Amino acid sequence: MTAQILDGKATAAAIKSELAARVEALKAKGVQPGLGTLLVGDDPGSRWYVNGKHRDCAQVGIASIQRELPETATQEEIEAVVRELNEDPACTGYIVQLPLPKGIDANRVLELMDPAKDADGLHPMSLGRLVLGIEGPLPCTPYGIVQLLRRHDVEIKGAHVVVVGRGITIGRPMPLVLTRKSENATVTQCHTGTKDLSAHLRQADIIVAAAGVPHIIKPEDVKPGAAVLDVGVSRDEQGKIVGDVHPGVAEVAGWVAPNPGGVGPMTRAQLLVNVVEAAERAAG
Ligand SMILES: Nc1nc2c(c(=O)[nH]1)N[C@@H](CN(C=O)c1ccc(C(=O)N[C@@H](CCC(=O)O)C(=O)O)cc1)CN2
Repeated sequence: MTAQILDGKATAAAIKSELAARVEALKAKGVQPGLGTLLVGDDPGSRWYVNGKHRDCAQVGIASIQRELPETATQEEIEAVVRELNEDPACTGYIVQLPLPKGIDANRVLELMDPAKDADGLHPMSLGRLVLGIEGPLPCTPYGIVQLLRRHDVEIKGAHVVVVGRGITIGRPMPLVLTRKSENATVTQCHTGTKDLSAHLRQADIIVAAAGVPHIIKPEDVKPGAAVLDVGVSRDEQGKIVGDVHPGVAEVAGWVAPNPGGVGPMTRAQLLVNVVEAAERAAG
């Protein structure tokens, strides 16, 4: 078997063209959505992601507000920019690019954000809303994954999903999204403390691999026909991305989200969805 591709680039392009029409409708009502980003430090990967977010904004007609601080920025300096973005009327939603430099309390920074401007769905209030089933912004990568599966007609309802990883942006919120009534999946969450990871993986209809461990998902771990989404980002000596999923998995799986070209572009598209939905809510 050679797996079909869950094409994140094409799906994100379709979502962006739908959003461009919604942004036009907002502008006709006098509402201009604006995405703010705060990048702290010089990590080239983070800079690439943030620049990509602003390129996306330009494509769909969302205004951009770009704020940057050096690697040496203090907690107080970062919090001062967060307060400014909270107050800036041109900024209808924003993100603080993660990870923040060592020594910075990222949770304190996230808590300081105005929850009404949380474009990432990672503010404690947004995550609490998700737990309670109240409408609000959804974490970008988990909901991007749901959209990618839906738009390729991969059945989520009743599926057994194994999530590998428990990080803040993917692993931790992923089960919260998948177990909502609208998705109705059954989820097993695995992490570094899991005994016999392979035994869990072999039960999965869908695997979300977000461990950040190169090629941790091997062909023999995958049930034939399963959907496997590679979200892990490690880099080789040349700086090339190495995902969590071994290339041989494509011979066993029914569906594969490649890395790059799978979930990454969907994360960016979902961020724009959150910005547009927040502006639509504000416009009534
Ligand atoms: N505040 C946040 N920080 C981080 C998040 C997040 O959702 N919010 N997620 C990741 C990084 N990220 C978005 O910020 C992100 C990661 C990957 C991509 C992407 O399009 N990747 C490309 C490949 C890029 C490359 O070659 O390096 C792909 O998969 O095709 C977009 C966004 C951590 N921080």
